[in-house]
Amino acid sequence: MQLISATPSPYARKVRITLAEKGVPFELVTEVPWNSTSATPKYNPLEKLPVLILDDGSSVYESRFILEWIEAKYPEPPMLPGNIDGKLFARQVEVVVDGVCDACVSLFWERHRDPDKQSAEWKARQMRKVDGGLKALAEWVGDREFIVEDRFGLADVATGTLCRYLDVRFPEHPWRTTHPNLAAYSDRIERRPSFAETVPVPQVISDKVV
Ligand SMILES: N[C@@H](CCC(=O)N[C@@H](CS(=O)(=O)O)C(=O)NCC(=O)O)C(=O)O
Repeated sequence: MQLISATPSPYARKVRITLAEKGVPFELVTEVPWNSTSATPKYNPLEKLPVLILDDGSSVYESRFILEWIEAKYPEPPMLPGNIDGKLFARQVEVVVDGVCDACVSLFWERHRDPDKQSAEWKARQMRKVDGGLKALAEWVGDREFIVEDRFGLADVATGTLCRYLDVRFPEHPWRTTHPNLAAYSDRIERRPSFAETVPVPQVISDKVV
């Protein structure tokens, strides 16, 4: 099995961490999805990574669905609690995390436009989503070790991934000051081997994207 990933990708890191936590072997294929040389469009009509390429050549894409697929195929150890409300809450946390990441991606590209072509309204709208999402996550984390029923799982994979992504993509964002409990949570969870071996780093994007 191969995973198409990118070095800063929070969505791909969720998958890398989950596969590591479950001890599922895979080959990591690191790409820049915005470069014309990317193989991603061959495996995902939406042209986005992460993409899981199975041994029969078929592909699984969209990180939330990839994680659902992995949970179904490799149930041990579970990344979700046994009860339905706990499962649904964990998935709601992932929805907020992915939404903050989507807003970060949108903001990142808006900032890549010529300054006179950047929309202040659009950037403010995206930053509101980032700040609103972080506020919700900080409240859910509180002073807990793990978010859902005090056991490591999907909600922690997602939330931990987002925190480190912010450090890489928006180092100037004051989330660590605004939410010191989230910063402490992030520093703790980054000590897990599955996190320590998947730390995000920036990438060089050679093509013109916007
Ligand atoms: N909803 C998707 C988002 C994935 C996504 O936006 N991936 C980016 C790369 S990264 O932002 O994660 O580094 C991508 O492939 N973008 C290429 C494109 O949007 O055409 C998921 O959860 O998998």
